[in-house]
Amino acid sequence: MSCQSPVVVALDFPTMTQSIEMAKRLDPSQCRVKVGKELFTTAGPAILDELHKLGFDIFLDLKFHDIPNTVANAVSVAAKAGVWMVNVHATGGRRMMEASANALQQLPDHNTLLIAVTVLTSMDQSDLIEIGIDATPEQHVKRLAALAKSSGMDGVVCSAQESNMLSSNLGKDFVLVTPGIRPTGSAQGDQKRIMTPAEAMAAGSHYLVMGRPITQSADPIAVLTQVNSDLGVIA
Ligand SMILES: O=c1ccn([C@@H]2O[C@H](COP(=O)(O)O)[C@@H](O)[C@H]2O)c(=O)[nH]1
Repeated sequence: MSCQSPVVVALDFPTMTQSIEMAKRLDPSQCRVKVGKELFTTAGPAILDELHKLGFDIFLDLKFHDIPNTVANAVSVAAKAGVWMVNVHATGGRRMMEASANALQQLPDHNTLLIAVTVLTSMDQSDLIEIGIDATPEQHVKRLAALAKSSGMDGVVCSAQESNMLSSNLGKDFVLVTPGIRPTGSAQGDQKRIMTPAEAMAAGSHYLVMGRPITQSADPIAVLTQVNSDLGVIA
């Protein structure tokens, strides 16, 4: 089913049952879904089959970060499972990203997007300083995104605060996946580099990852419908 919306709903739940209950309330023409570490750890690959049966495009957000051979093989397994998007950490370096991109090229007819995480949206400058990075988040994202592009990635995970800069530097086709999306008035939680859905799209984001503002709301469908409506996505 083709999805017109840029919204990717993060199904961050502790059980398969809860995530499937939420997915059944969602419509695959109105959003994609993201399976992250919590859900995948509890449910395993079976969750991918269940969400595919419901018609969803799946972003498998496991942020692989290991030696090139290990990550390339994991990316290959994810693509064979039919996920729409999978990601690795850009800080794994060029050889790890190139090995992953090459592994996908070996697969006949694969169309999985391969994305690299730059700087987590939960981090700000003080967090970077503590891990020995003497750069602003924007400077570090810029460097990692350029490395990701030249290593064969289809795009990056970044904050929407960096989307405008990356779109100008790396081109509008380089896919920008942006978590840390907060509609006006919603709780920031542990996110540091945030933007509203409309601001993020105006800045050049391609996909907006939204978890708690939708899944922890009293009326998740109303929130998603409002975001899509504000973005001009026709139901
Ligand atoms: O830099 C990153 C990379 C991934 N995430 C993931 O996105 C969602 C965001 O959930 P919210 O509840 O909307 O904060 C979550 O699954 C993270 O693991 C991210 O936030 N930042």
